[in-house]
Amino acid sequence: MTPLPAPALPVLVADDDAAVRSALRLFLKSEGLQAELAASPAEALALLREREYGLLLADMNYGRDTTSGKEGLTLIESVRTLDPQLPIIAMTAFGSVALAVEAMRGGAQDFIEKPWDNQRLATQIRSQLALRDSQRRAQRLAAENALLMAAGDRPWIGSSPAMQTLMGRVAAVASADVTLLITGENGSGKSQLAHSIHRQSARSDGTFISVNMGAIPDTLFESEMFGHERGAFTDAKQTRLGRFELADGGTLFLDEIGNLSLPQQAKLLQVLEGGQYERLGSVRPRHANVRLIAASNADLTAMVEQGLFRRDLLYRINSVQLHLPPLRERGADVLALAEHYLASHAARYQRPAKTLSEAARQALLQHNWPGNVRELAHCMERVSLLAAGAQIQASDLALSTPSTPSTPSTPSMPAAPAATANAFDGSELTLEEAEKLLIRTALRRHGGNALQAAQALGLSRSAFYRRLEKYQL
Ligand SMILES: Nc1ncnc2c1ncn2[C@@H]1O[C@H](COP(=O)(O)OP(=O)(O)OP(=O)(O)O)[C@@H](O)[C@H]1O
Repeated sequence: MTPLPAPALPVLVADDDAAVRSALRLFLKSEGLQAELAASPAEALALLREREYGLLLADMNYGRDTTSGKEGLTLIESVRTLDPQLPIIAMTAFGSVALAVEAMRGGAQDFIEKPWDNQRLATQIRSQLALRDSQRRAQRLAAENALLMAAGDRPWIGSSPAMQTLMGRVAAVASADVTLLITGENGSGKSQLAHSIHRQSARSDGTFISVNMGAIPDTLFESEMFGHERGAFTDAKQTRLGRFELADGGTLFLDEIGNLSLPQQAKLLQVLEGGQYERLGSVRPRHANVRLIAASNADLTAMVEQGLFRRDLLYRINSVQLHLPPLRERGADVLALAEHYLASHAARYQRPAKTLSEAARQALLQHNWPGNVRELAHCMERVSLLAAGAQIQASDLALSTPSTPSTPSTPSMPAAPAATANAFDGSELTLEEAEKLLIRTALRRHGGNALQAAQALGLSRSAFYRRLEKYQL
């Protein structure tokens, strides 16, 4: 027999006959199930309003002279409005098949005739409970998926003239299968733009695979990008799909492409030129069916002049270049973004949304945001959690640190570390909130460099990335 799904919710028994109720309670107990008893439809409905049940076992006739089953049918109808998915087993008098059919039409999942056969009833209850359990699991999954989709569908905020010009270009090229190079400072939204271009493209049903090119050591480059066959090298215990293969039919986003070493650049160029690649340990060529979007915060043309980036690779990847303006050039977008973050933090932490004082708005407009939208997001999260009043003052923002735009050669230290450190004093952060704050501060201090931030916190790279993922940073 299939075991009962655990933990099983109690079964509600509705019957006007006290002897039937206690017999069913005993029987259910012997089956490992808890029962609650109702002597009338009204009592049953009152109990159902109070808590969740696993199943309803409902008699069809209440009151001595009634055999029509009307009361039972009305009960089923009311239960269906109250809890559309609660399994119901109707109990009918022996031989009243027509009523059983009506009960099933009204929304009961099954029926049993009185006097019932224990074995048969046990089987019916088990299968209904198991079905309900799998439905609940499917619903939970669907809800989680919807959340994930929503997370992937982050709003894109920006109506300043600079952003409108960019979005005009994006609209023109998003659906063409052309290779794109997105340039812009750290945190200006390159990844998010790449993602939304993918969603607007003909490949939106395919996968969007993002690879940080600065994070792959030379020795693992080919295996990461092109995959390997089992046994291709000592540690290759399993066949592994590379990023090109994972992105097949979709978009491959190569973030921080300026961080590729020269040997890695040569290997990438070879694939882009030939349109095919091989898994390590295999001679079978595979067609690279991906749309490539690359991003860089470095001046690749200058890198070409310095001999750090291959000119032919640059030509390959920048068929169309999209430049994201730094946040300080986006005028009032800063305020729209700030308000968006205040509202979403308030919703996430179930606190009332804070507002910005006029002086705070001016401070936001005047700051030069070297860490761009990411810095603004962190700043808004910090003040949502820590600012004392319902209105955020300019001093709460702690934007006094002189700041310089972030470029690879001049890593930035945007936020005020002193203010962040003080923020712990007297504030009641949960462990998770404190951990997030530490990670964000470390990232900010190291100009968004994850490896340095991980080292500063004494975390291994993978432990650090796990936390970034957990907190969706
Ligand atoms: N226009 C925008 N509207 C809303 N949110 C944005 C916008 N631009 C960026 N963001 C948010 O700011 C954060 C940083 O953006 P993103 O990671 O895309 O920047 P990036 O330029 O790729 O950064 P890096 O150079 O460090 O890789 C993300 O949380 C992103 O959702």
